[in-house]
Amino acid sequence: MQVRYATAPEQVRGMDTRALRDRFLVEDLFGEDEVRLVYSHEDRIVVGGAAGSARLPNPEALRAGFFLERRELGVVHVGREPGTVSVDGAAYKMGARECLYVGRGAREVVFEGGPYYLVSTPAHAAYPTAHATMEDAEPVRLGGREGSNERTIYKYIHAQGIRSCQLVLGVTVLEPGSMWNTMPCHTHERRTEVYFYFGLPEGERVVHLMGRPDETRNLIVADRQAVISPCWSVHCGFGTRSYSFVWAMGGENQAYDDMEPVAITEMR
Ligand SMILES: O=C[C@H](O)[C@@H](O)CC(=O)C(=O)O
Ligand SMILES: [Zn+2]
Repeated sequence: MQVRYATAPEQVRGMDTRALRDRFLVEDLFGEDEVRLVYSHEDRIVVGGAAGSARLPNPEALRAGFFLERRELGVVHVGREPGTVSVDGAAYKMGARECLYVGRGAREVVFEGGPYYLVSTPAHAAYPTAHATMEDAEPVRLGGREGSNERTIYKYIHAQGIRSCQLVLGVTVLEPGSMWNTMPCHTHERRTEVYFYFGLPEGERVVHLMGRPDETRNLIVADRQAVISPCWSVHCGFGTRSYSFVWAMGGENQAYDDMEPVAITEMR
């Protein structure tokens, strides 16, 4: 498991492209029959990728008896063919873009198929493991053609959906011909957020904007890559084709609407 320390906004000023990418972009999450993990000290969020037949490991850096001893986990199927995720022997069939929440205390998580994107946050209590389809997520349509941002937000793990300690997670799917996500954008001082882009055709890219609203930087992101957004950073972007992304947050509260909106006219 790779470990990344947290970043103060002033540090971004002096970073070149390589430094920005090393700090905020997560590039190689998927191997064959393995789970890869990146631990961020931003709200201690762990992101990962599982592909093929693999089991959730217990990295030494967690100093835990098992991975979910003090943590909870969100899993999203980011491939096409159905697969299975088993939690302590109970098998959950996972279709494309479906979600599984695994509560604190589960000892064995086994992945078959996928690929699956993983997000984990520290947990103080055990909430029940739960599976959700896209219909279960009560889709919300946002944006419009005139803004090239027609999209549907599927909220999976949140205060009114699958319950958790601090993890809030969903999937946003852009309509063909729509390019912009999260515009107008925002920050949320009480939470870190990670975007994981998927469903972007080969050879296409997402231009992801990050940084303080009046001091932005960009990251050129490929399919199946993630961007870590500290609480002070905007997180939005546009693709050269339409795409989907998993958004996941951890931190002080679970209030999805607790955000500071940023008008494009204020951005620099
Ligand atoms: O804090 C919330 C997150 O940034 C996302 O839910 C935004 C998003 O999916 C979108 O506007 O498309
Ligand atoms: Zn956000």
